[in-house]
Amino acid sequence: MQSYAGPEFLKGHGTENDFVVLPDPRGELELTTARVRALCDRRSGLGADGVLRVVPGGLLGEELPADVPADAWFMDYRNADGSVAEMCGNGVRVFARYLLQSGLVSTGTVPVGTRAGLRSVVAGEDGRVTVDMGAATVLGHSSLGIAGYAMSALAVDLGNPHLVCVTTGVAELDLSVRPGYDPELFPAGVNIELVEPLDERQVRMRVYERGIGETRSCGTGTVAATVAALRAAGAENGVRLVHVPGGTVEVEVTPETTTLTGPAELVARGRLDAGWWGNVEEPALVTSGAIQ
Ligand SMILES: N[C@@H](CCC[C@H](N)C(=O)O)C(=O)O
Repeated sequence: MQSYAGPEFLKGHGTENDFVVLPDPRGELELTTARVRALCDRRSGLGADGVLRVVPGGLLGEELPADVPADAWFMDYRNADGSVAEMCGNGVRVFARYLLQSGLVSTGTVPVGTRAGLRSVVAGEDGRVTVDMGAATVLGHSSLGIAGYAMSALAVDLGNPHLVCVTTGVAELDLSVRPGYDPELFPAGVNIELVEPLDERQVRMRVYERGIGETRSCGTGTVAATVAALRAAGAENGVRLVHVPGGTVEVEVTPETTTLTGPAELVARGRLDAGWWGNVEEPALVTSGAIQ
């Protein structure tokens, strides 16, 4: 028998980078890899690029980054494959939208704890949500392999790792398979952005996200792409409108920090079926060497 008395969920997105939000005010949810994969499955689950568990920072104990106060809400972010990531620029804006709409915080600047540290989020009256993403760290040049070609790319850290290639013909490039990168530089994987300057104010971007595949937007990726596009134009600071398949965001890079502004929406709220949630199983371990 179905029993829709399982955990509460919400579904939301920022420029079609979509998330299942799981409120967990008492830190009781066991968010296994299998459960994240099941939730994110677009045929047998709710479908999403990632999961945002909403948990009080104080319940994280020693895992709470030093600059995150215990009374802040913490975004426990997971990619669709179940892997943990440090930061999600679209996710943190959807997360703040949830905190505001549910009355867990009052209007104004919303502090959100992430594995990359504290982020401040502000919801504007125009429906757009801005997050202060902190300073971007340029790690240097590397290369990526796409369609049999090696292309120069800039490694940029936004709390999570990015490799950005500034190029032309971005709409035509094949992102159905992960572009190659130097695994020694990125032992934990990397998000890969292809960015094409359109004029002095605008760029087009596509992204292949670590732990997901090609998505319709990536907030941290748009900031990394702006940093790389600015450098390609001989600048270190400035503003760019970043057009992604799922919409448009605005990114500003200053000497001190970076900001990301764009839409963030919640579209549904409900409860998971308790039996379905309880019966999600971990995949069987492969013990023979037959399957790679
Ligand atoms: N879509 C997110 C980034 C999510 C994490 C990323 N896939 C990673 O593994 O680092 C964003 O909006 O920034």
